[in-house]
Amino acid sequence: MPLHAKHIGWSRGGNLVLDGVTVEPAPGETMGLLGPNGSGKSSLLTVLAGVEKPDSGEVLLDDTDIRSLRRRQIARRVATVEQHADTELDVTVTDVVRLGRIPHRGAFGGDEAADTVAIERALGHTGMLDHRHRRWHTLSGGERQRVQIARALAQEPDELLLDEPTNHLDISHQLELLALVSELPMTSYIAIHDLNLAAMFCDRVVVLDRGSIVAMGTPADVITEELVSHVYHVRAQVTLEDGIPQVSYRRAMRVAATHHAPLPRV
Ligand SMILES: Nc1ncnc2c1ncn2[C@@H]1O[C@H](COP(=O)(O)OP(=O)(O)OP(=O)(O)O)[C@@H](O)[C@H]1O
Repeated sequence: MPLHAKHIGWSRGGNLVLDGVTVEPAPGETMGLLGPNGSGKSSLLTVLAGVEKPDSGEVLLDDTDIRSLRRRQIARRVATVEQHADTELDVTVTDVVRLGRIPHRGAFGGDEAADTVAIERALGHTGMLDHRHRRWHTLSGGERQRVQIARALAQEPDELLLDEPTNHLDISHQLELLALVSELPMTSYIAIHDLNLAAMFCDRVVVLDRGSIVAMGTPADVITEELVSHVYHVRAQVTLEDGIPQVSYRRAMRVAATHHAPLPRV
């Protein structure tokens, strides 16, 4: 069973940030995390990564509560790409991607040949091979994002946690990256704002609203005009193209937040 969350409750600053959240992807599934700003997507990813401990419920990896696993055991299986990864150090692209190999090092060092293969493959997957000697601080925002994804792939995880991985990328690289993630054999959780991209590349999506799951299922089942109106308070037209929902937003037609009662949680 892949990394999954059961009945997670988590409070911060007196607010219930995650309220009874259960997410159970199938092996290899690409699971989109949707929802407005502040709905709990990043919080769920940090709890899934074992960085934050839930107040209630549990995160399970191979049916083991990750609280009982050591950091290195988790890092060999789970790779995370955060929204704003940065470094002040004067390092090259390859140096950053090599960080992904740290969990695989034993007390007597690592396997140099395996490290090189994993690093090259990750740079190739993200189109960064030609940039491998470039210094981190000379890269554009989108190039940095691709390097962070290469670092996560070099970790050779079974589970990938991505927090808005496409927010700095041009449309061509957004499509390329999401196609790559959806085709990789690992189970992926992707927090993403773009409903059309989520519809194209996620096997299933979870919609969070104020810390609770209000919808979960295939994009075609979940991404509907009613959902966009209820959760985002925006009018949109949703059509199905080859079974994939396509959302067109209506300009200046914001639905009053009071117009609808909140969706019940699922
Ligand atoms: N450490 C914290 N202390 C206080 N509040 C927190 C903390 N971490 C998260 N929150 C609050 O929890 C809520 C969920 O935040 P989170 O970052 O998970 O949302 P999100 O869905 O990822 O939002 P966005 O789309 O803006 O990235 C927000 O209201 C946020 O202010």
